[in-house]
Amino acid sequence: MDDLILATHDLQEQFTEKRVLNNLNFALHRGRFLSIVGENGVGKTTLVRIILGQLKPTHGSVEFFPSRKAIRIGYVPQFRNIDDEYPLSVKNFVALNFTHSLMPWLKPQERHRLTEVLAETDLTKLQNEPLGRTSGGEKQRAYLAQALTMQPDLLILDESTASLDPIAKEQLLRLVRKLNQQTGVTVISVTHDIPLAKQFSDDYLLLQPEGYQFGPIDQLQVSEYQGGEQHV
Ligand SMILES: Nc1ncnc2c1ncn2[C@@H]1O[C@H](COP(=O)(O)OP(=O)(O)OP(=O)(O)O)[C@@H](O)[C@H]1O
Repeated sequence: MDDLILATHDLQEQFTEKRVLNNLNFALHRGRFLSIVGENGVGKTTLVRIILGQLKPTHGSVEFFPSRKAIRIGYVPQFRNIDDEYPLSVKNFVALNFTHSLMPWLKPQERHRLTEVLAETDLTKLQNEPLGRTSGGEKQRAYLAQALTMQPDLLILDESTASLDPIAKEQLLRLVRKLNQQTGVTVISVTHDIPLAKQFSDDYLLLQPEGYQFGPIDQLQVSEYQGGEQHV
């Protein structure tokens, strides 16, 4: 299909003690918002690492369209607590993703992009605040802004809302959904939060110990989800 961004072919990962992703086959269309769900240890982060090219599958492959080289991937990690005394301002932290990462040396187009992403992530007013003094939700928006600097075609969030309070969780996903709809960036979000996944995604991939389900999000039955640790 013309508008696919990636497809997996019989993907499998064999660790010493465990095999995950039993012959996983799914295809993701450009512009879609996919939530990957499933209980702890079922292989969600493993799949993300394979897509990012950090881990080689023991069997099968991931195909990118038109090619891996042509696709920019932005990655938003799981919430990490940043020390209160972390010295960089929000703006300087976001700018770390540019080649010339320190403010005085940013190229004009990088400065322009920085202003744009700060606005897109609602951080304009906070840009000169020390990142260490901002709230959890604001820090996570700064990670999102960093991932957006190079205008990714694919944005991957790996439990990016874990450890945020319910309001900040919803704000972050609402923002990502808005960017997804406005810019057409394809989104893969790993989450344990089924209600939020249902609220904001188009598709789901439910990984299970013995298999998987893939389809439109309205077909995800909450009863089929075997729990998984609920992060608050
Ligand atoms: N490098 C590795 N070597 C050996 N085992 C690994 C390695 N990476 C992951 N595993 C194991 O593979 C399984 C899947 O791990 P993964 O992190 O992908 O799960 P997950 O679905 O993301 O879990 P969670 O929801 O807890 O984050 C786990 O049992 C994990 O311990």
